[in-house]
Amino acid sequence: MIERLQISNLRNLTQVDLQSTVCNLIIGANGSGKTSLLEAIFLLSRGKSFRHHQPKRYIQHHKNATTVHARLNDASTLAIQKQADATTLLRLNQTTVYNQSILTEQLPTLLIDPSTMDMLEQGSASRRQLLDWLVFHMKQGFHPQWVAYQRLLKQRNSLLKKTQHLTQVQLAELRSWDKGLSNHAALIHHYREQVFTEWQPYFAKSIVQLLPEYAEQLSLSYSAGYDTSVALDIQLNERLEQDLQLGYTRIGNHRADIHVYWRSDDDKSTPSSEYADSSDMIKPKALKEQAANVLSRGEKKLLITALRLSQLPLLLESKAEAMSTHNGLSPKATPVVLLDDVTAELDNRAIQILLSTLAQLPCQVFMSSLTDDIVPLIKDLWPHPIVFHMKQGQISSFL
Ligand SMILES: Nc1ncnc2c1ncn2[C@@H]1O[C@H](COP(=O)(O)OP(=O)(O)OP(=O)(O)O)[C@@H](O)[C@H]1O
Repeated sequence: MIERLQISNLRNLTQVDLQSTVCNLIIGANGSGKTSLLEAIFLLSRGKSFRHHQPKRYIQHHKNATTVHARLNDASTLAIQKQADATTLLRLNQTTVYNQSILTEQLPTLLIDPSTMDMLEQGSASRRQLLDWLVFHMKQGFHPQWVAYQRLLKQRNSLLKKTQHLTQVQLAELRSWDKGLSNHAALIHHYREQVFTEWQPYFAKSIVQLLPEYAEQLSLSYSAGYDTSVALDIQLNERLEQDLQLGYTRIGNHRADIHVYWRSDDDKSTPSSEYADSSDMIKPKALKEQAANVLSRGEKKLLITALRLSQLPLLLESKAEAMSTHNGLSPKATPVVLLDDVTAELDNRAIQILLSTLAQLPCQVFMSSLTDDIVPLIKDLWPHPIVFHMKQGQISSFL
């Protein structure tokens, strides 16, 4: 858990130094800097912003770098400095580290912000990231496989982009990359599928809490991005002509996805096994509708919140298990939930459900709000919350 947070030169936050607790509410007007504070925590954990890829967009105007520093409750310290040319400096306990994943493991952050509200309708990347966040934290072997897969995929795509007619040498090279891709793909899929299977009942439970009236209708499915019954390199070979025409690789783990399906009353008689095939790329027969096409915006926010929050108890249980078996996970790291504009799109009942669900989870929360309407509720749900007021990048706290 973050006990002290220091931020310098991130957007309008010139210097912020705050003591935080389990539940932290940041109240402020539009443009006061609330989201920037959440962005700083996310940057420290993930090495990137959730708003812009280019550091010069979030580094304060006329400054060369932004720095975020946190002290956790176990006295460990984490720091990141991003420079305008995208150079990144990372430190763990005052020692330079060269891999962002080291900080990510120490400080798992989970973001729920208005921009993620469209994740059900948009391309698959953000939904895949949602699953991969969990896989990363639960399966130690996943990240190296994913990095190696991405590297090979990049090489393959740049060759496909360069030419539509491969020489013998290029073809041989491509085949050896495909072999490598295939090996990594099998493991990545294996980890994802295992974690997905474990996640499903937690999601169902979360839906019962957050959208009880739809508990019967909503279900989650995972598609691997390719036909997992055949080795990926064989399929890549079969599709090589098409990939050469397109200039990129169309199938593989980078096309994996998760979907939330809506089952109408007519489909209720369908046994669950018919739609729970996690490796099937084809939309299950009984589940004709994407949930996003049916739900209102407020309901979608609750659904996305359910997707994210349902990951926390599973992660914490897997860490508790890791502690007993010492399999290398960071059992001390408390997940941090970042909730931007918490009340947006939600009525009072939904806010009550969301916050009471959150209060039951063993995580640290930073949430932002335009008004102080939710302060009484927050004080009811958490023992000692801190309410911060943000004004033009200056923060003050009220216990
Ligand atoms: N690179 C930058 N340097 C300095 N200020 C910036 C930079 N980028 C954005 N800003 C300003 O920082 C301020 C903080 O924005 P932020 O999005 O954090 O506000 P907010 O409190 O979350 O607002 P809202 O409630 O409208 O979402 C804005 O006024 C914005 O114009």
